[in-house]
Amino acid sequence: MAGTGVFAEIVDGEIYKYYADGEWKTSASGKSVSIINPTTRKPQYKVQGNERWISRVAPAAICKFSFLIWGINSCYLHQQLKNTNFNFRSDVVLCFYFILRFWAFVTACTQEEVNKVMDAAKAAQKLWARTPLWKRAELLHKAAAILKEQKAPIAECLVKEIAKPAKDAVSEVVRSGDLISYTAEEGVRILGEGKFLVSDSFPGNERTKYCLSSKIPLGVILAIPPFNYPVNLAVSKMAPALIAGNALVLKPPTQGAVAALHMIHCFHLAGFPKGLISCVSGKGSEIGDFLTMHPGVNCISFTGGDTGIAISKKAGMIPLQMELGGKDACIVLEDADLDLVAANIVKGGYSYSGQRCTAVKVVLVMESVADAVVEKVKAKMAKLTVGVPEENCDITPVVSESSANFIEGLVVDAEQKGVTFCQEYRREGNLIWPLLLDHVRPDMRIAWEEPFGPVLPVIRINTVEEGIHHCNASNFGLQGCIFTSDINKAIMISDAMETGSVQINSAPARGPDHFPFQVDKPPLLTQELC
Ligand SMILES: NC(=O)C1=CN([C@@H]2O[C@H](COP(=O)(O)OP(=O)(O)OC[C@H]3O[C@@H](n4cnc5c(N)ncnc54)[C@H](OP(=O)(O)O)[C@@H]3O)[C@@H](O)[C@H]2O)C=CC1
Ligand SMILES: O=C(O)[C@H](O)COP(=O)(O)O
Repeated sequence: MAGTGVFAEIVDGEIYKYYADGEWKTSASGKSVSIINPTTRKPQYKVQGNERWISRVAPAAICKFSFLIWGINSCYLHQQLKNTNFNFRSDVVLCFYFILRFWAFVTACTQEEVNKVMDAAKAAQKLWARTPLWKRAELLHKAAAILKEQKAPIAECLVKEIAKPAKDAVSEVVRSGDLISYTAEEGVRILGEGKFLVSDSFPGNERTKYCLSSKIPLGVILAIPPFNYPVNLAVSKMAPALIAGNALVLKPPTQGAVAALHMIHCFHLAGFPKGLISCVSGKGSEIGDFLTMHPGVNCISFTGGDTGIAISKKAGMIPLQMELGGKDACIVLEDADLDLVAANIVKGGYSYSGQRCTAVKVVLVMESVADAVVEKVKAKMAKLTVGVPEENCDITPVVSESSANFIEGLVVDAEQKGVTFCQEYRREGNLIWPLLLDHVRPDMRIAWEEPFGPVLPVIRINTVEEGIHHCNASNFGLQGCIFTSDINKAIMISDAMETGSVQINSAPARGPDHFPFQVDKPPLLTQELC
């Protein structure tokens, strides 16, 4: 169970601690952040952080105070009923217990604590860079094994924090362990090699100079993953950074922070040196700038939405790795296998309720087969189960109320502009039933914006060029897919699509995780055909 057994030390009362200098610590500052369960829409966990105290603490204080009064009353009544004496001492103890618990959750991380984390990371990195490569790999393999062993409690957090269906939550953890091991193995090979250059290979030079080059670490890497893969997209930054001899500071997403803290504990248990890995929780909107502009950071690896654009503008002269949003287009030609198309649109568009950067986010289908595709997709959508993540439903609540409101805004805009609803729009709390919108036009927001939810637009096209044009006119350049039985056409169209990678006759996806996942728009485009 989360926060128990080997994980007991990462939690203090009801607040998850932060990780610094090889220890789990309670912050001195007096603030915390609540993690809201997307399904119940009630606080599920608390992590060290910096939420404005009045909004959370005041209601919680009222609650706890009422509970305290209720506790004292019940004891008193119980004593009365039993006709024994009122036990004043035990009630005072009870009273102090609740008061102490109340104060315990108003602690938080400070900028000073972040500074200490950065100093410790810098010092630890110097030693780590001199630790033999094979030893670094050994520790990563150990962390991977522990992570996989602990998949159940970590998956439980993913279910409660981000409403990931239980089975997918377990896969995320296992896949993360495999990725750590794979990275360790590859790291040993890649980092074990260097280059030897001779001067006479460049015009005008004699063979009088030699150059030896090898890869060296950058220093302290700040890793910021998004909510939808808080474990997997954290380790995909951590493992390469660590094997290459860097220190790592993780800022987990607020929703997903508890899962990430459990994951970090697996690295702690593996025995990584003190200070090398740290995890600073807190709301990005509040501690984000301090972290990303910190002079101790030598590189930022970020995955998320437009926040990445703001970070790029604020960060100093350091390398940035930015994986941002997507509007992954699915182009369907007349000669495609329409059953395969429908199966992939449903899998690609609706798994984890569309909350994947690689989800199919716009279908561009040739008019001549559009009716048939829409009918087949509708038939498959009718079989999707809608409900709670604990029951492994296909469609679960989206991560937050604001996310559900945003998705609804896109639906309302399309409705006002005359879109065709293939199903009735239905929402309960954060749960949105899967929806296909047909006859979407370019003036509708849903044609361009990323819902990150179970709503998929269909744009009917008359020429392939129209489809390619829509795909390339998007601000996003993540993935795309093309369905046709003509492989030559598929390759030509893939080549014309300005996306990081293109799948042929298959829904977009990042995995297998050792495949390239390049996300730049031109002129930095490197296209991978998968
Ligand atoms: N290209 C890719 O590989 C992927 C892209 N994504 C994209 O991510 C988005 C959804 O994820 P979501 O978590 O909502 O994305 P956000 O951009 O909202 O947040 C991403 C991370 O940034 C943090 N953050 C927020 N504000 C700041 C700040 N000022 N400085 C530093 N960090 C900050 C967040 O913390 P906090 O939670 O505390 O706000 C979170 O950890 C979608 O657009 C999706 O397409 C998702 C997965 C993969
Ligand atoms: O964060 C995301 O959405 C992922 O990078 C996509 O991964 P997936 O294709 O394996 O779901």
